[in-house]
Amino acid sequence: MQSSSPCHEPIVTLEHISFAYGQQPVLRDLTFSVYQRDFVGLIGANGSGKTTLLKMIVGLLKPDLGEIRLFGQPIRQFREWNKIGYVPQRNQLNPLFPATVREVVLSGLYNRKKMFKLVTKADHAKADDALNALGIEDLGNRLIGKLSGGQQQRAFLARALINNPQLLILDEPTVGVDAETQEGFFQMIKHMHQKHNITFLLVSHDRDMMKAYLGDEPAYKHGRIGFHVRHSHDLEDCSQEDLTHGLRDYHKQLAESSV
Ligand SMILES: Nc1ncnc2c1ncn2[C@@H]1O[C@H](COP(=O)(O)OP(=O)(O)OP(=O)(O)O)[C@@H](O)[C@H]1O
Repeated sequence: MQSSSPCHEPIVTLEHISFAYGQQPVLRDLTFSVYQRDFVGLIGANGSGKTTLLKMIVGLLKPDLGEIRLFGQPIRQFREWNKIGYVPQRNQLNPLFPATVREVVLSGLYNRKKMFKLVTKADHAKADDALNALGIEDLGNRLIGKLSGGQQQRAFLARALINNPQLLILDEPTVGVDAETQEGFFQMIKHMHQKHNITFLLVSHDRDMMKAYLGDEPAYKHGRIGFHVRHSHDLEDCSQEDLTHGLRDYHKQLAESSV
């Protein structure tokens, strides 16, 4: 099924992963790989361990047993975190949270070592690109806590996109947003998958939307988690595109078609 062409390099490799919170086992001997240009959707009951798995992949939790490799490197040696965009599960954001959308998006540039640095003109240009890509350029100076759920989601996705990542990891990105916004959001990530070679790892409770794109049958099952997988075969070549610029064009087309 998965060939060894350069478009199909393993991006996330999980080998015999086990994890427990104290005495409570969550994952036991999980082995799975996400390949370049896969769209992997995790579907599973509440508490089945989906968020825990994503947190291990982004290094926030450590497996008790097993090995994780990112872009072919053991996670403990991996330093190229700008290749990965992560949008965690959304908690209720305090409406008084004192950051503007632009500041939130710019914070995506601060990597794990450099927590604070001066924001350059080039950084602002990248933030502009990310805001444009998500169609929220007009929200840059608004306080994030005062926006609707759907607008906040776009802002967090823009933050994840600012480094032009190759892998996007999204944990229930459409929770709390209305059906129409949810549909638009899903269309947008499908576009990123098909046209921009982005690899996705997504947790969503929207089974209908997930299965419509990824199929009913999981490619793999672990406990109560189903791994539904679709590979993007639309593009023949493996060239990388500049994601935020491509998406800006996508939003332009959308705007033009709705006039
Ligand atoms: N920090 C924690 N400490 C102890 N137990 C935890 C912690 N986080 C999660 N758990 C437990 O681990 C199990 C897996 O939780 P996890 O959040 O990974 O599930 P999930 O599949 O993402 O669930 P949901 O669909 O509800 O988001 C649950 O039983 C949960 O209660």
